[in-house]
Amino acid sequence: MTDEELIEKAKAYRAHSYSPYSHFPVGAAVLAASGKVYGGCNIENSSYPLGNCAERTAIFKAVSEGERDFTAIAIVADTPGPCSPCGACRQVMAEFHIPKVIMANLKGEWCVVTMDQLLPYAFSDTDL
Ligand SMILES: O=c1ccn([C@H]2C[C@H](O)[C@@H](CO)O2)c(=O)[nH]1
Ligand SMILES: [Zn+2]
Repeated sequence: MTDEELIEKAKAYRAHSYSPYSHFPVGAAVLAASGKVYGGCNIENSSYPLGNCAERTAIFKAVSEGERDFTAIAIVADTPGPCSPCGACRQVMAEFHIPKVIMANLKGEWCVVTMDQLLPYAFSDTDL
């Protein structure tokens, strides 16, 4: 699976976004070491804080299917530059040591960053 293919998967999941409040659809796709891809979208709620981001939807779907090892995650939204994940999603990505984060937008711009770049000095199980 190439980076571009994972971005395309994320785009397809973005179409399922439930975002009537922000009108900001986001899609994500996480590639597991098993080779399977799990996608997600943001899912909002009239009680705003209950909304879930696309990245966490995808990761939680994968983990609930028994996946623990991941190769990469792609995120896509209609942003001016590549879509950057929020802090909560960065912490969840760090928990599962997702090594490669592909940030993309609908204009075809994308870039790859590491977890260390996204969340330096992350809190982790080694701090407990
Ligand atoms: O990386 C991001 C950034 C934002 N959102 C969602 C949360 C909310 O539903 C909407 C606006 O912030 O976009 C994501 O899913 N992922
Ligand atoms: Zn998030």
